[in-house]
Amino acid sequence: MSKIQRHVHKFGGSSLADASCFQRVVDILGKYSQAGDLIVVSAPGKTTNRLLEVLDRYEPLNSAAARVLESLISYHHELIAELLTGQSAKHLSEMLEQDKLAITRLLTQACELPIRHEVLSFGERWSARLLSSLLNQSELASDWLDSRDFLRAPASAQPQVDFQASQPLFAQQLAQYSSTLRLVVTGFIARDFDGQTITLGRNGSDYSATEIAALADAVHTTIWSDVAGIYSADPRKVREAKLLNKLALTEACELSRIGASVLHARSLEPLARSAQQLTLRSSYTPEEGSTQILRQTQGSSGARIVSTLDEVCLIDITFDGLPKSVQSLLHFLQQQQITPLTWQQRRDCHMLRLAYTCELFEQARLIVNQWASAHQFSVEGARGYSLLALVGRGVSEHANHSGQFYRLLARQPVAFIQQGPAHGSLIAVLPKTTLEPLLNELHQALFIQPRRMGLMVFGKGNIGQQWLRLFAHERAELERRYNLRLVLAGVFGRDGGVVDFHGLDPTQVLHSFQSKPVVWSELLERLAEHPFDEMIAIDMTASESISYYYPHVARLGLHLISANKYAGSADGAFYRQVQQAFADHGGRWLYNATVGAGLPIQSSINMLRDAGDHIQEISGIFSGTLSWLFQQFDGSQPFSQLLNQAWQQGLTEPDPREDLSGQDVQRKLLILAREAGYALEARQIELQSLVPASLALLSITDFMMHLNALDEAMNQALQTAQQQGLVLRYIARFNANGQAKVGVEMLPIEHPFANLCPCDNVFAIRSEWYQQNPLVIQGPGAGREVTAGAIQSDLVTLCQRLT
Ligand SMILES: NC(=O)C1=CN([C@@H]2O[C@H](COP(=O)(O)OP(=O)(O)OC[C@H]3O[C@@H](n4cnc5c(N)ncnc54)[C@H](O)[C@@H]3O)[C@@H](O)[C@H]2O)C=CC1
Ligand SMILES: N[C@@H](CC=O)C(=O)O
Repeated sequence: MSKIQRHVHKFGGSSLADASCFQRVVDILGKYSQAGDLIVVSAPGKTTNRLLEVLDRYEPLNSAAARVLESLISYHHELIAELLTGQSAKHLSEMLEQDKLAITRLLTQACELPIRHEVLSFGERWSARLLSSLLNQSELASDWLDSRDFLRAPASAQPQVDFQASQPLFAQQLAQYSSTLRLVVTGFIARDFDGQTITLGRNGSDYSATEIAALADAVHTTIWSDVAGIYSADPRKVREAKLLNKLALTEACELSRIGASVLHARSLEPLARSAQQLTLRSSYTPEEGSTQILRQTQGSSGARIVSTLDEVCLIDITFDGLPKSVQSLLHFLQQQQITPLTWQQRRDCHMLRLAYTCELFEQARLIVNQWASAHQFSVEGARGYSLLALVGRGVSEHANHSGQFYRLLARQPVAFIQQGPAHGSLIAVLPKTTLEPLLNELHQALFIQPRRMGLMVFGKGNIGQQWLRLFAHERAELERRYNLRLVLAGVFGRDGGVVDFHGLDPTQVLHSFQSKPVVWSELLERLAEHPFDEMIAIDMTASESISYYYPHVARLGLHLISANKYAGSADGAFYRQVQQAFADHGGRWLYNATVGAGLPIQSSINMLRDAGDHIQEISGIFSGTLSWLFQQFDGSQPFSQLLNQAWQQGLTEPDPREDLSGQDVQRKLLILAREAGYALEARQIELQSLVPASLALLSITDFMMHLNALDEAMNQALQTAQQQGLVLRYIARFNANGQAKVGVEMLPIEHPFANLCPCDNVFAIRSEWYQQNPLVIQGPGAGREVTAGAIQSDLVTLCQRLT
């Protein structure tokens, strides 16, 4: 039996702040989750703060706490009323009233720590209960689980989950639920070994999500919040800050270690000891991009992020000259979980300087003082410093990036500059100053440099060759427009190909082709180690077997552009697997060229849907080859001769029987129906083939030699149509009731589908907004130029999105 590929989704309070947020979360789960996934939730909105307020204000005979509690309970009643209907609304409201009574009872002991945690735990329970009911109401079967039933941790300010103790409990709990459910789990809360409720401390919800993912052996965790991910600098301070699609785990750890608030070090810790991938994404703008935290390193080394802290404090310790003491102090601080942001040992004056956030300063000073007085060293602490850091794999060894950093700081009164561990950061501590101008200057110098994009091309036939010509012509303009370097890193045909990460010349590559057979495992291994900021594969083959590698390509973090229609029209399960794999790994899959070549058909459907329209019917002529053939076929030339000409012009598929059998049109109809939001399968499309049985199994060469076997049936069909004053056209139709067919129809000559230029495609889209008068898109739908143009247009889209 295959193991469930479980995903964990975590939603924080800001993603669950009101009814529309909850609804948005359900929409996200409808789109991005599957049965069996775990959904970890925080308390809605500011619920935890309000519960703390209730606890802090509680005094017997004082009504302030009661008023805060009353307004909090009303807010939750309103959420229930706005979101749920019928029995489930009634049931949840009743439970909420019972909880109110329970909290009121608990408040009489509000000063006891376990009771405080018990009261706080209601927020997450309300959230899980409500989201689970809402999912059920939206036909996404669900239940909810209280994480206190399995998470065990010793009580402390920042409790660390005991994996060994929690795992069997978790397995027992999970076994009670069907894998067809989406299970909503409370974040942030656990029990200690006496069975008392505890909370997991600062950033405890994100931490519980990655910890639960480790317990569930999940393949992926997505933390949904109100930001799209990690940026090259704080976007509130640097307007040009760019969202990083990928970040190595080591880089993320270093970033959080030096105090960046975007991701806490605790949440990353379970990643290092489990198989899960982590993605950060915005629940408000999920399509805007995401940051994927990669366990393995990828791309070139150097700076990725410029980070600042406005308020930093220093503790200076003067030693008696023994470096051994420094190591023993640092070790001691690590044991006390009070490791400094950075430190510098000044051998000239026997001084050690430790930098801390102001939050930790007093605690650190106390601990350092205790240690120092035992050794009779003197300690001084001072506030009034700031921190500027560069984070990125190998950044302190990167001549250009570290050079820029030191050059910028040469003009500043710096307290000290220090390298972070494993060359992963460069950190400067400065007397407190306004950091924004420095931050912007450094960001500009480092990141406004061109990004390097590698391109790996599959297919060097009609479309591939034409695209290489177009790419050679357009490359400089594209590089200039988006501040990029586009490197053609490989070209493959059926017989093999070449890879060169230094770059191939698109005008020469096909002449100097030293082809070597493709060994896919080797190629994928090589691609995993590419040196580019982003890598894009372009599939211009008609190979079904290549399409099977798409999920793997996605897992490598590559982006993909396809003219190949196989994956888009594969069975629904595989199609969704490919979509999911790209979504999970922060990649983009564009396949504009698969239908209508360069016509803006998919983008129009997507624009309508994004704006709130519903597509109800799509019909038209979707094959350039069949359009050309039936427009020309008037009896003056045999059908077979015309087919031969279409093949010579590069209109047909590599095997023209793909066109004549209607399968190519069937694939396009399937791709469009899915794009329009319908889960259609090929077997649901009625298909009329024009290929006689006698030609079906021949090799392409033999088929092309026996084309005249097509003529008799085609002549007869033409005569029948002409006798009724009608013309023949090969039409595709699909509607919202799931009726779908492709085949020859006899149409009056005045019909809009009857009078096209040869080779034109026409797409008529009926929707809620385009009812009486459909939206019509018409123009050349096959051929080398327009199809290569469609690939180039997808490449431009990717360049726009990735820079
Ligand atoms: N011709 C047209 O107007 C349009 C074509 N398309 C699609 O574009 C793709 C390419 O079409 P054409 O260039 O006309 O075909 P083609 O037959 O001229 O070229 C296909 C290329 O793919 C290569 N190839 C096949 N299997 C391979 C494999 N396993 N590994 C690596 N390379 C492999 C072949 O060696 C050849 O270089 C097809 O999927 C087609 O459906 C899409 C829209 C319009
Ligand atoms: N053979 C196809 C090519 C484009 O997809 C057609 O004729 O439309």
